[in-house]
Amino acid sequence: MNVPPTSTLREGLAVIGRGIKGQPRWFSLAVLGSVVYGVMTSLTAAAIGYVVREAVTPAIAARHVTAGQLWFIGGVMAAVVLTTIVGVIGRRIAGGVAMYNLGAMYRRRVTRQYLRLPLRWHHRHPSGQLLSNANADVEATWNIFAPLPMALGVIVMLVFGIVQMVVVDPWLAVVGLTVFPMLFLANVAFQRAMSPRVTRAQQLRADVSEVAHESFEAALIVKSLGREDHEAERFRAVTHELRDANIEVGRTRGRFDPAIEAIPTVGTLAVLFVGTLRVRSGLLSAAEVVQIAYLFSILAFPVRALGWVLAELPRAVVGWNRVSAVLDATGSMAFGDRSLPTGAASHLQAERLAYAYEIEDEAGDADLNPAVVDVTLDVAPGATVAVVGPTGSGKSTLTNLVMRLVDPDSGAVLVDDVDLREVRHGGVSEVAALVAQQTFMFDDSVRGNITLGAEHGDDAVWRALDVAQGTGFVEKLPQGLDTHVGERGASLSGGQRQRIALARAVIRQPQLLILDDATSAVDPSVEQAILGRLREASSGTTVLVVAYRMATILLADEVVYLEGGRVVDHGSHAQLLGRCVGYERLVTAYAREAAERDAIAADEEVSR
Ligand SMILES: Nc1ncnc2c1ncn2[C@@H]1O[C@H](COP(=O)(O)OP(=O)(O)OP(=O)(O)O)[C@@H](O)[C@H]1O
Repeated sequence: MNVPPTSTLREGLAVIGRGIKGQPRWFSLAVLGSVVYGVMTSLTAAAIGYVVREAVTPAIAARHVTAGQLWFIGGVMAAVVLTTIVGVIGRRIAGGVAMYNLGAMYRRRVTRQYLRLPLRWHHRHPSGQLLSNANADVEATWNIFAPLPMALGVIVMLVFGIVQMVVVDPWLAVVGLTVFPMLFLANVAFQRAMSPRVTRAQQLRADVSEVAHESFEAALIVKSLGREDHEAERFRAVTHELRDANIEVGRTRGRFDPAIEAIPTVGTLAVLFVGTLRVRSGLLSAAEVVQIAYLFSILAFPVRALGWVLAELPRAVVGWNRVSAVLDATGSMAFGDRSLPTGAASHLQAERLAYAYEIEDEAGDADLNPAVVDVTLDVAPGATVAVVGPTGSGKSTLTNLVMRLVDPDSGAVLVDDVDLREVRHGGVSEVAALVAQQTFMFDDSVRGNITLGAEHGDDAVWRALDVAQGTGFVEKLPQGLDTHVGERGASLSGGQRQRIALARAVIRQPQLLILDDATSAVDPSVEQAILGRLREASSGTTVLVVAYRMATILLADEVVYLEGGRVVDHGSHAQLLGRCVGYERLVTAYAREAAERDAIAADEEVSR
């Protein structure tokens, strides 16, 4: 029964096969329940025929019902109905467990894969799309397991039904053999009509999720720039498209449903017509006709399950293709088995590092954007080196390379003479910590955000906060360390979030600390205090700091000046000032900005 295009059917069956392999026990139990249901439903017709023959017809003939006859009718029917109920419950529970287990299993796999895939892959995949992969697409893939056990049970019912008809009367069997293929053909037409519509609705569901995620993420920009109407319109357009697609799916279903459900009813009429003629000729009993007519009427509903499975196939295939694109994504990082030395500040070296981002050019073709070009660095153990450069000069990319969040296209990063690519999984973060430009807070307590689930006593947390100049504000929070910071730290200021992020790194006592503009939201005097404390507390720490302020730069032992991804010069601040024009211009601008800020602050102080 090739309903959707052959490839969809083949791919759909492969998805089903994968699901069965994932949940063999629960699925078998669901099918068993369904077979019990199928057999018992077909036997209901036989049972009705039996009680009509054995009890109802004699009672009508005698114009009297005995208690024994009533018990007999009730007993036979109760036994059949109870076994059918057990089958239905078994099918529903086991089928549901199989379906939800598959959903949970693949959600976990997708999320684990997200965490495993390198930053390079994430750069190319928007988070709205990832959300819909882990949610709507996984659901779409495994929803087919809801009607599947029932559909398999229906096949058993149909075979049983036809056997019963053949046994009872060949002419009634002819009616059955005409009506059942008609049912299949009607389902074929139904699926043909449904396939493209369901596929489109599924794709639109993912689109809605992507647009919604983007809108929510950009809430601040949208509000502050007064773009609410534009954003609402963008969302309206895509949700209306989804609505129309779903209505179209419903309309198609609505057109076919009455026709498909009418076929068994027409079959019942045909059975009654043929059956009456046969009874009149004395070739058939009334009980046999009732039995077959009833068989038709009870088949009407379950036969639809076959249609539902076929209707779900295209959606399952679309969902699976999107999920497997994530699961099969390559490019994961290879790890070695070496550990980095511990116990002393790290020696950081970068040798001729190069890294380019993959981007799409205007024509949509793949292109490369070189962000770091031929960068060589040598940071002595315990030293503080400031990386300075204009915007887009590759500073953040360099920090990502040094943390091994991405691997260089060429060159190497060495920590204590060990190439980071040879370090075992998780080995780099045991020694090094990065505080990134954008701080992320979990919806957890202050303590949870600092320890991130690792075992640290409160003393250690307070010490880390002390270095990060965060003790004062945390003490004033209503529940101190236990205060919940809200989603993304919404209840904290930018500077407070940065201090918690710093404490999160400091508590790990890193031997290599990388700060990427990690103090931009705290005022300069606090920043200076933080860096001073880091220096004091960090004789055992090598610090690489992306610096945007004079105060930060002045605290460094050495400055590396980047432009266009290349190291233009390096040396002390004083040396660079004298010989590097780009550097001089940049730090002069920083100094001017700082002076203006100070003047404004002084003005405000006077006017208060
Ligand atoms: N995910 C990305 N995909 C493509 N190009 C990127 C990506 N991230 C950064 N780039 C590009 O790489 C170059 C270096 O970016 P990077 O963020 O490292 O600079 P930066 O010096 O840290 O800048 P800033 O001071 O503004 O933070 C820039 O040209 C930038 O456009």
